[in-house]
Amino acid sequence: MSGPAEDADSRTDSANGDTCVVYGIDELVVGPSRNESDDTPLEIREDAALVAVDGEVIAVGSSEDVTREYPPENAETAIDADGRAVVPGFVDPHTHAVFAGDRSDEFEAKLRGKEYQEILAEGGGILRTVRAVREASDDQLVANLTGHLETMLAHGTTTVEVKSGYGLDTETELRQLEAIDRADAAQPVDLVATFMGAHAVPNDREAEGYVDEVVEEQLPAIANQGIATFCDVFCEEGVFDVAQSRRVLEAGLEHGLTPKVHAEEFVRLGGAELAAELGAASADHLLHANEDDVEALVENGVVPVLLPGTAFGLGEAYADARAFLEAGAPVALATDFNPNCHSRSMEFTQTLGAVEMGMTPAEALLASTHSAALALDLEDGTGTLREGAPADAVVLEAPSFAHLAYRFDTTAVDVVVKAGEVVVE
Ligand SMILES: N=CN[C@@H](CCC(=O)O)C(=O)O
Ligand SMILES: [Zn+2]
Repeated sequence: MSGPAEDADSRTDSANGDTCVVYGIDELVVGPSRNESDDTPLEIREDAALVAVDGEVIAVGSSEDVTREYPPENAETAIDADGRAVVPGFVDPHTHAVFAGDRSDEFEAKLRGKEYQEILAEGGGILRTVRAVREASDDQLVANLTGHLETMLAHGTTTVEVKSGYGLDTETELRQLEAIDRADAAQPVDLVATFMGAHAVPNDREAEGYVDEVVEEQLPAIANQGIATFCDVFCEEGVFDVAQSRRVLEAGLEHGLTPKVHAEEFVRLGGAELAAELGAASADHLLHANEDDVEALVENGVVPVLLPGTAFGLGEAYADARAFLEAGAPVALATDFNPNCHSRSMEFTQTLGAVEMGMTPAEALLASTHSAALALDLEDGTGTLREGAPADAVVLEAPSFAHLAYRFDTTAVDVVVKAGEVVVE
């Protein structure tokens, strides 16, 4: 058993703060494998238990040792996993979850053959959601986001990145970020905010002039507000070219915002190379990335965030996850939840990663936990269940993590623990 366990006496009583003990775990996924020679990317303990105090994992070990030292009956929270698997809470590192309105009719148009970019060029798509968000009240935005987070949590997601980008003016971008901040405080899922004023060019504007506004007006206001951690841009043909994307991201850096890039989604334009050049936290989508992009991202430590739900919903070819994995990249998966990709489930995302992108269930789980945390620069152990990590855990209603990718009906999640407290059961 590892952790601060020097004597054989029961420690639960003497521990400071609330104690949570999860025991009787047949298969505990602790985090990424620490041995390169392992034939699995995950470190797994069998017949295990874990203890958290004040929301932080303090011990992981055999169920017998842990329960002797930390008797479940003395703990504020005790969960008998009863032979089931326990995995780290999922991290969803790419969503556009704060929005209003309904675009289900666009889904039908796309099924009839209409292109995503055609809809955007006609003032629909992102621009339609922008109109709905500008009209929505602050409370409505918070309520919509909070509702989506409840669904995500029920599917095991305990940390979520949320982008602005449906405001496209200073006031509404600030309002979206404020809604993210309020929703963060109102419910258990931890949120990471990204400013994405460069998500689309507003109807009545030219890209160049709009980039001036993002750089000169929006970014200073967003930095002053202090909610966003990252600055993202849609680097895409017909949206923002590489030079415009560079201007936005460099200005973001000057304001202390770390870059992220929507790169190579519909065409290969150079967003991945830009992400590599600027040392972005992640480059996302990457459906059209080539070998040079893979190499550039790996060499510069940029996390590739792959979004199979988007390819699934649009009927597009998937990103080449295997090329990234074979190059040694810490591939992350995300839902990309937005009105064009209505999935809030990191479980279904793992299924798509396995079935459509050739990832093993273990690779898909790592991509949904520790690697996803890397895409958000979270270095406090988020996405693992090692000592010192946040005690964010999911008890499955199955004996193995393999059921996450394997099942695609409802959910394999039984109990969700966030910061050492049961939040879904
Ligand atoms: N591709 C750009 N942005 C989003 C879609 C947003 C929308 O269509 O509302 C994405 O990442 O998939
Ligand atoms: Zn996106």
